[in-house]
Amino acid sequence: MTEQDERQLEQQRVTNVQHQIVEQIETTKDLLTNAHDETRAVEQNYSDNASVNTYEVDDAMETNAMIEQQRQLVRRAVESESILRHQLDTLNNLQGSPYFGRIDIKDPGEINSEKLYIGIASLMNEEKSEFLIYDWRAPIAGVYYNGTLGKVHYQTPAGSQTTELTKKRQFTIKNGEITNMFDTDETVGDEVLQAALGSQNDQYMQNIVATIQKEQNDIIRDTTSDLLLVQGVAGSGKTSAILQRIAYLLYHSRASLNADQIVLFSPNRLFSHYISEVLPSLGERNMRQITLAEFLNRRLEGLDVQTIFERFETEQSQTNNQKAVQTVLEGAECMRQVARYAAQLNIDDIQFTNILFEGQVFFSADHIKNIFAKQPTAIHLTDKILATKNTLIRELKQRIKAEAKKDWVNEELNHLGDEDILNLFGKHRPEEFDSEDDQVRYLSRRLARRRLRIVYDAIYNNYFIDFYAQYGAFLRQSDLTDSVDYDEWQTMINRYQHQIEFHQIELMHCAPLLYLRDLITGSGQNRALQYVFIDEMQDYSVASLIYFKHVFANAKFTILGDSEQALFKNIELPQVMLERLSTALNAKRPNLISLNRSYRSTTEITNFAKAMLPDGDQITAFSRHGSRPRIVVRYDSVGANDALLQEATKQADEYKTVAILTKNAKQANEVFQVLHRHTDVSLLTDTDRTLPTGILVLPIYLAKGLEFDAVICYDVSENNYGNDRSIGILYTMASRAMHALTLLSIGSVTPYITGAPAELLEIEHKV
Ligand SMILES: Nc1ncnc2c1ncn2[C@@H]1O[C@H](COP(=O)(O)OP(=O)(O)OP(=O)(O)O)[C@@H](O)[C@H]1O
Repeated sequence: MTEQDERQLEQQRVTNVQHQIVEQIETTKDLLTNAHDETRAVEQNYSDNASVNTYEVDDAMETNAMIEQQRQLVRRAVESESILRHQLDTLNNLQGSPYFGRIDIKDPGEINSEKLYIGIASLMNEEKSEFLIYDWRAPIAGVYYNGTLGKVHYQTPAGSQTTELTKKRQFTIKNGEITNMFDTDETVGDEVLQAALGSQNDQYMQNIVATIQKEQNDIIRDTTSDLLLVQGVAGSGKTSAILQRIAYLLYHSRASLNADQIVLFSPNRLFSHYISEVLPSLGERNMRQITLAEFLNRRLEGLDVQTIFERFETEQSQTNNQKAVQTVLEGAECMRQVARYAAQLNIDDIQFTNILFEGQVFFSADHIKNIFAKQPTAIHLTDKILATKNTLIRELKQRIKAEAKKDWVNEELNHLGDEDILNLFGKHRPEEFDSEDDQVRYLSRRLARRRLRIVYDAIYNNYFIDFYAQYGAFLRQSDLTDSVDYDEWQTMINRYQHQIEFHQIELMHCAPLLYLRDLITGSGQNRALQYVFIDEMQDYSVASLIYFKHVFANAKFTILGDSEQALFKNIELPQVMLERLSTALNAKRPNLISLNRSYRSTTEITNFAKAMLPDGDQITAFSRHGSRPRIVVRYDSVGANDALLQEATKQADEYKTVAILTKNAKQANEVFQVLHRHTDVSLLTDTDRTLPTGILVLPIYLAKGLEFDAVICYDVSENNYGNDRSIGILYTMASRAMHALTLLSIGSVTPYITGAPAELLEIEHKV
């Protein structure tokens, strides 16, 4: 058969599948309309019945049974409606581009090959007799991503299977038409990848399902590791691979895993927005996403927690002694000491504190300490705390009884309107009480309880121990000081205490403090979560990862990062970092995968970016060509501003998104002030949640994980990037660019750039 005949046959098949999809969409829509009407009807029925008056006890019982039955009907109707809705979404996702791959396999003993088509979801014909499309996550589809022709193995729930791969074909199908099709023996041919990379839409990240690479596939399909560490160079598809991995896990464990049991720690809100479309485009629900700041703020309510960004800004002026103290607090040894301290804590060391009510001592610290002291010595600290809490709650109940007899209660009752009174009865009804006296007694107690609720909350939340003081005590007794300057350590403690008074806390204290609090109270753990993903791990301290491990005790961890992009630390060798994490997190089945090929940027940009790194040789550029990065040097700010404006507008004519990246928020603001008078430009700050197109100005730490058509790195002078921490920042900035990179220097260029071979850059000087 000629190539043309083949193509015609394939096109006929695509057209046929398209027809079937359209038909199934129609049928599903009808079913959905019916299901929706059904849901409305049962819901209406339910609400009619639920509002029936239930004065008589017998009536009430009968009504309750009926309501329960109706409630189940509603639940079932809602469920079938949502299944249909999901089906419709899937069909819509398939329409236009129903599949991207075909594999022909011949099982042992068979004479003929079987053709399987691979797409983002499975599809059967209307009769349910044949699979028209196989889901890319089906066990057999692994062959498409992993295998070269010949004998291949693939994993199924029943174990490893063997088959023979006789053909692998790739398609690009747009609006039901095959625009490209060829057979290959590679994992996924570079030709398709080239096309995919050239046409990225950068407001949202795209899924990479049609072009997943072999080593990315290993990340995606790993279901056994409890700690999967992915060390990948910039633009190597770490984020893409983990999003595909989440979709894979949701499919693989669909009976036992749902999207709410997966959490992704993302570097910032812009990033969350940027990746928000990937899972829906694969027909899955998004996992939970949280930034470190959000996580900490929830756990340290009432405190103003330093953000990674604020820390980055202050770190630029830190002394070596301060850095050393910070490194100690953020290390594994500090967390070990916290655990030891909590385990050995004796009663006189515990920082009990008064529980106040309306400015008065309600339970004194001494009283609480006495209760604690009466607990059996043999029981665990957390159980003693729990027993103390229970005693306090019992005492509170007594106090409520007494309080209910006080004058204020009576007075307040007399002033309540009818509706307030009814509310106060709660789930009871006035007629349930034998006498009016009983009613008043009940209402008085409710009122007293309501007023003292705040005391209950304080007991419940362990506010009778001052954990800030406790952590301060930990710091004072610690021998972590061996490796740091003693005076600096004392200064740090004083600063900590001073800041706590003003309800502030530095990031470096959060993990050890929270860990200490959780270990003492036995609370704070979330055992329901099954998977934790951490992107940009180089921005997290080991202490915070250890704390996450404590909090999400049952979860498997996937941690990804690029040690070269460390904005806050000196660059650390990947192996060293990986070993450190493996031990710190006590992993039983760790797995390390490295990604060295960079897909985001053109060859020219990647080659320049890697030349700045001491060990950049390991990075392979993907072969997609563009112009060389340009360095523009100006010797005064007027010239620099002119050049910046010119460069930004020129790039904006050609590209959708041009990002001017600066070292910090202050510089971003300065650049914005200069530019906004002359052209449309958006300044992004850490409160932004959506990514506009056009010319953007943002500090590099907000651009983490993002990519732009064109990037202009602002002021890469020696003055601005003089120390060796600059490498990570410069590398991260350069590697955000997909197609064009410009470096603007005001004065002499930093040696980290001039150190790169001159032929990698185009240089433009103007004195
Ligand atoms: N297999 C692939 N097929 C198509 N595109 C890919 C593939 N792998 C990566 N890409 C593209 O390369 C770019 C970089 O990917 P991604 O953002 O996932 O990399 P990363 O390793 O997380 O980067 P960084 O660490 O620099 O933030 C994205 O545009 C992504 O779509």
